[in-house]
Amino acid sequence: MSERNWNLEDVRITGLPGDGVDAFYIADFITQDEEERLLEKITTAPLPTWKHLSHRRLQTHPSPLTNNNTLLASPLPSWLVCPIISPHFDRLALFAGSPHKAPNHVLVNEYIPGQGIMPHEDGAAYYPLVATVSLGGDIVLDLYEKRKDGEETGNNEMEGNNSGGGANSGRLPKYRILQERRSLLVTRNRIYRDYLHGIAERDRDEGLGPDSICNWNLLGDPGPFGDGVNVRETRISLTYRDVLKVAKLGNTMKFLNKR
Ligand SMILES: O=C(O)CCC(=O)C(=O)O
Ligand SMILES: [Fe+2]
Repeated sequence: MSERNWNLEDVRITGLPGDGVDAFYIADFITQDEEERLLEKITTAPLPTWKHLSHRRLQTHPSPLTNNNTLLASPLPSWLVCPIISPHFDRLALFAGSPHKAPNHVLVNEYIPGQGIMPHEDGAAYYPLVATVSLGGDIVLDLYEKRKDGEETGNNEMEGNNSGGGANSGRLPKYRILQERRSLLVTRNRIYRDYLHGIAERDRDEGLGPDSICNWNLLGDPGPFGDGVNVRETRISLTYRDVLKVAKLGNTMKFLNKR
C-alpha cells in the first residue's frame, strides 16, 4: 500500500524541542485488521500473564528484567514481531542505531477510562528510544520538564515499582501528544532523557486543539476532537524498547555454577 511507505522526515513532531529529531508520530500505522488481531492476542492471554497494578495492568514480553536491569535472552512472541517490527519498524530503520539493532522487550499496558500512569522516566536500562503502538482508544500523553533542583526521583515505574506521584500533583505538562488508536509514537534522545512522561488519570481529555496538542497536524483524523474533547475508551499500548544488558541463559548458568 503506497500510504504505508512512510518517511520519518514527514512525520516529525516539529513542535517539540531537540531540532525536531527526537519525536515522530505516524497515524494509521497499523490497519484495523492488524489492530484486531493484536487485541485478540492480548485480551485472551491467560490471566496470570497480567500484572495488576493500582492504576493499570501490564504484560511484559518476553519477561521482566532482573534486579540489575538485565534481560534474559529469549525471543519476543511472533505476534509482537510481525507485522510491527518486521516489516514496519525495519522499513523505517527505527532501531538501526541501537545496540541490538532491534527491540528485544515489549510492555503491554492496559488503561481503562480513569486510569493512567504517573509522570516518570524510563531510565538507563534501555537504549533511549521508545516506539509505542496504541490500540483500542485515543489518549493524551503528557510531557513534563524535569525539576531543576535535582529532586526528581528518576523513578522507573515501568514494571510497576513506582511509589506514586504525590510530588507531581498539580504539576502542569509542558507538551501534550495525542495518540490515536493504531498510531505509532516514537520518542528518543532528548525527549527520552530530559522529560518525564505520564498519562492523567481521567475519563476525558479536554482542551484539545492545534495550540495545545503538539502533533495536531499529524493526526489521522482531528474531526472527532473538534469540540476539544476525547472521551477515553480502554486503551492498550505496546511499548517497544532495546534493553542494553542481555544475558544468555547458558552464561547465567555458568556464572551461577562458579559461585
Ligand atoms: O502507555 C503508554 O503509552 C506509556 C507507557 C509507559 O510510559 C511505560 O510503560 O513506561
Ligand atoms: Fe514510560
